Amino acid sequence: SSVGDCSLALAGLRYVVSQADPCYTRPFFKDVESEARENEDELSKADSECNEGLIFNSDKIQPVDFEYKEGREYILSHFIKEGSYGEVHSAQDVNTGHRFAAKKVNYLFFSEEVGAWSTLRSPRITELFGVVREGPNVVLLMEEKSGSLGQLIMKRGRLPEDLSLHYQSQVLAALEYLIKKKVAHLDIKADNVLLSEDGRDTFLCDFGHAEKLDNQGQNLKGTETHMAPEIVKGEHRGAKADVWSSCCMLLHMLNGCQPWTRYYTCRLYLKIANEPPPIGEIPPDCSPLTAEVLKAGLQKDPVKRSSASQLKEKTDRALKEVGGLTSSVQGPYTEPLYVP
Ligand SMILES: Oc1ccc(F)cc1Nc1nc(-c2ccncc2)cs1
Repeated sequence: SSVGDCSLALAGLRYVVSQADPCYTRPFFKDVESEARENEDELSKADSECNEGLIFNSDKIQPVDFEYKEGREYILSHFIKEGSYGEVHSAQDVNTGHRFAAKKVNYLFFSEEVGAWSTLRSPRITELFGVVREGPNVVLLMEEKSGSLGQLIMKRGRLPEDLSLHYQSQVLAALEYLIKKKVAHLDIKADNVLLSEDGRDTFLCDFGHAEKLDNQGQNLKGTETHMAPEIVKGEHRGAKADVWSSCCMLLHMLNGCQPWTRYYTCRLYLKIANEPPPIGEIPPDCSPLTAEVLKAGLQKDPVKRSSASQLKEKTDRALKEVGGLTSSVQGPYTEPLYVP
């Protein structure tokens, strides 16, 4: 179908594009993208009434007369944060009243995120409600959560060891699931781990840097301080990179600051590639098994590095050794070991 005359009947998962067979998810989006690349001008005058999209969870997000537009079927409210490739706002569906988070990205940057995320169903991963095109942009709609682990660390400085291990274990459970689904997240960090109201459950979000593991992308993605050596060296990327990043996140929780930042202000790629792993940043007051978790997850050679499952077992043992989760989520501010 040509970009110009796309008219989509949004009915749950199915929609029909003019001149095309009842369509599928990815190839259709691919067509739009590749066609857009060919005739940029066609897209640049992107007819604003073009509002095709895909709704995965229609009891929360309800198109009206096959359309779902900002300011009509849903209202944007406050800005939440800068997500990958776009701003995240809180939003509300006018008909259902359901609140959700909405990230507006340029159409060139959405298909990997939707492709990787839309196949995922896990209690440890935020649900993607749908994706809707609005002119030259695409809006990703996700269930909203009360806040992120990044915000909790900002508020509390260092987190208690038991709470840090509890969160680490849940993120590793998410990684175990991602490996089964052959998806690498590639931007594991506290800002992309959302918390339940009571702060006891975590939900991984933002698959803007995610990749299907069968095609090994080479371009560098993710947040520098959490990048695994093989990623900065552009080597074969895979699930083990997420394990490394989860241990950088564990250091962030335990120390109240991200690894490497206390020693380096320059671009970290070379440091991460050439320096030993940041096991010198393991806090002296943590239990031996917690140190074990970090040493096993911060092996520079991905082959030697623990898998998510192996590291989850070690994390659960460390949590047991410190007496299980007894700390409350909200608590006193503890000065970070190093204030960047
Ligand atoms: O990749 C996305 C696709 C759709 C979205 F709506 C959001 C994101 N990305 C992020 N959302 C958040 C966040 C959301 C809600 N509350 C606190 C933080 C942090 S990163």
